[in-house]
Amino acid sequence: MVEPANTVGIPLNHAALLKDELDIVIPTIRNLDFLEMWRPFLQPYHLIIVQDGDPSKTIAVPEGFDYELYNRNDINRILGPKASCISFKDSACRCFGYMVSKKKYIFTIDDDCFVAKDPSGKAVNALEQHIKNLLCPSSPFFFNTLYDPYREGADFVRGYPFSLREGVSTAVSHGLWLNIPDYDAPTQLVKPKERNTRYVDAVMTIPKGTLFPMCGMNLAFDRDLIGPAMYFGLMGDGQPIGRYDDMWAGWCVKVICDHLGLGVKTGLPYIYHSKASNPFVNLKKEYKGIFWQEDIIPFFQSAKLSKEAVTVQQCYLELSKLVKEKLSPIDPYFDKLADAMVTWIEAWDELNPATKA
Ligand SMILES: O=c1ccn([C@@H]2O[C@H](COP(=O)(O)OP(=O)(O)O[C@H]3O[C@@H](CO)[C@H](O)[C@H]3O)[C@@H](O)[C@H]2O)c(=O)[nH]1
Ligand SMILES: [Mn+2]
Repeated sequence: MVEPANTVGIPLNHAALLKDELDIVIPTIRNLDFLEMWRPFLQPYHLIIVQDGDPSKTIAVPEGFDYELYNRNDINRILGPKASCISFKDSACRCFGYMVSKKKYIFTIDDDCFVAKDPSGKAVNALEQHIKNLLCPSSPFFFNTLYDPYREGADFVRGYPFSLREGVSTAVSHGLWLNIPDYDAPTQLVKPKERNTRYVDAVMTIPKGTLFPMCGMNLAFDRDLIGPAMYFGLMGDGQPIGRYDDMWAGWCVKVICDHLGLGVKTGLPYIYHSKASNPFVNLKKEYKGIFWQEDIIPFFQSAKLSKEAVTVQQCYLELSKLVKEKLSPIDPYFDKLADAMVTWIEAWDELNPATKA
């Protein structure tokens, strides 16, 4: 049986790493009591809360946290017609927080994710581990069998080319989950009682040319390196699909990271995921995605970006053209999604002029 950590009595982390260079983005339709458990690790940081659903509902934020909160009215006011690219009634709305942030790093976490315990029983400061992952190089061009070579007590193994040991900048740190794993609805239905109790003490770079299913529950990234590609695709209200927002972003991000020579890591840190969302509701949301992805994955595996695409925005706009050309025949949704990808970049550049290509 795996349990969340007890963080009562852990002193506030006054020496919080990257305190003024990192925002924490939380999508929510609930209250934010979960922050009480994270207080020692997260209170020093600025929060960007993206309130989904009914904007007239008041979201209570625990005392002592420094935050900005955006509801749907705010999103519409700030983006005007471009707000159409931000999902409504889906956790995908969180990407609005990435866009309005002015910081170099983002950590995004769901409001049903708590502090996990490592095998020694120690509370896991997930944000600290994400920061370590992001500040350390990645090794996407050759797999190190002893996992993260830059970690204390590890290194590159024999046969690892010295020419590749400098590594590349890390754009994404993808954390994992104890207790409720991020399973799709069919798996949830078949294994309703399965809990993840396995704490694997490893961080790995996902090799170049390999895609992965990115989960938005416990995720951090370098906004300067890859922010414009972190569009959590059109989901939720009015859309034929849900729960593929983070997946879509992950596939776009990985293709662009591979093209630009950036690294994506997965593994530590773990969080404790407490709530299983309803598998029947999830099945309805995921249904089309489950068979569309059999075409979507080969599309991303074969997607080629031009050598003229040297910024994330340029890569992303090339990808949106490919989506329109190659995926729209599957369903008109992809035509709409390709357009939304362009709107996202326009909105991003409007709010972040300095990063314009
Ligand atoms: O309409 C909504 C529903 C939820 N939220 C907020 O989003 C996160 C996740 O919600 P929840 O924990 O209920 O759902 P999960 O199935 O566990 O979410 C994970 O699965 C994927 C869904 O796409 C994704 O990787 C994870 O988010 C919570 O903070 C809710 O408050 C919302 O904003 N709008
Ligand atoms: Mn959840």
